[in-house]
Amino acid sequence: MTELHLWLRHETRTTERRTPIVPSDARRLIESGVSITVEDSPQRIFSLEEYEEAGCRVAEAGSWVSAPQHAVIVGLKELPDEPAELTHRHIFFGHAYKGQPGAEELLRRFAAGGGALLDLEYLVDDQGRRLAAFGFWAGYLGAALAVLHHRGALTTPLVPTTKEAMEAELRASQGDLSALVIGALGRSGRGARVALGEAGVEPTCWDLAETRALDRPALLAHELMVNTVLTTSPVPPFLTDKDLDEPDRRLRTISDVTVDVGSPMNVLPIYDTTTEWDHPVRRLREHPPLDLIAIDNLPSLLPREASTDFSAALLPQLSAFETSGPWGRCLDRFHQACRELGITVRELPDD
Ligand SMILES: NC(=O)c1ccc[n+]([C@@H]2O[C@H](COP(=O)([O-])OP(=O)(O)OC[C@H]3O[C@@H](n4cnc5c(N)ncnc54)[C@H](O)[C@@H]3O)[C@@H](O)[C@H]2O)c1
Repeated sequence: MTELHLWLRHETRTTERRTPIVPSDARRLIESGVSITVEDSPQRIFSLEEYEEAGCRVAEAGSWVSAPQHAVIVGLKELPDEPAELTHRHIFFGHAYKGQPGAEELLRRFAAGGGALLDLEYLVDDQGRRLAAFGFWAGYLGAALAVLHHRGALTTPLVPTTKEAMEAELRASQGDLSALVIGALGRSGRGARVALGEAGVEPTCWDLAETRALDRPALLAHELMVNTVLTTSPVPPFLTDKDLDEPDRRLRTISDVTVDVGSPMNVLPIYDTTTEWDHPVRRLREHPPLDLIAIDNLPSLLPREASTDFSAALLPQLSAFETSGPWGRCLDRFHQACRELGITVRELPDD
């Protein structure tokens, strides 16, 4: 078995400042015998020098394409369009198993090169629970932006910030507010409750039990709603266009952290495009007003905190990188997705 060589790549998405491995965890991995190469990346929230000091080798941005064959390439978001053939094992969020745009092309690139996708979304324990996720910070930010907007205190365009700065803004914002978090028992739901707490708001919390027989008038009686549910099978929508036209509606601000736009699982089919950092809020109704926040890369707004927590969760998995257990399940999921599309994959040679 060859020594594990992780290759932390530069992210091509310019707003992506997060990293799945922070320098202090890189040091721990190196101390346990893993070798790590880190690509230079101007926007990454941690400097290249911090990785060098931790004992990492450094390389140019994008040089993973010629990394040694056994290196495992680690990133978060999409790969660049080239090369056409992917020859390595890649750990990142591929978004390629639910028929997303570009999914089949990506899987075909892996099949053509003999590489494999080890998708972080499918890195789960034997109960199927995600082992590393950004949910907490997504919920925190989704609720924070909503409460700031609702109180007229949101500064746009949004830019990456720190927890301390966000906390100070939340504490300084004023105004009574009735808020509802749906999916409150999950990771994002917990983050949303923490942010609302910092803003002095005690929300109503709903999860599966409370939505089974949905009390829509009660939902519409809250001024602010944060949706953080994760559904794996379709459920009746929490709101439809008709509900938004309800004249007695008190609801004024919705933050949809789940952002399942276009999916059959969407519990908020009341809009069809996400909102962005430049224009985070979209008005859905004028009388009475109703505003929507639906940003799909919320944790990137707190890149240091989000990276640090994610990396801490990923570290034990990387220390135990192997072809069984969670990584074996990731590989099986990749093979299954390829099979479903009729794509033939070559098995990787054993180390
Ligand atoms: N917008 C972003 O930037 C961003 C970032 C990360 C995650 N997310 C998304 O946030 C969502 C939540 O992620 P998570 O990590 O918190 O998931 P999670 O599994 O930890 O929590 C989801 C919660 O939703 C609850 N739930 C499921 N169906 C429900 C229903 N019908 N009614 C009420 N509650 C229900 C579950 O019981 C659970 O408590 C996911 O869809 C995820 O993709 C968004």
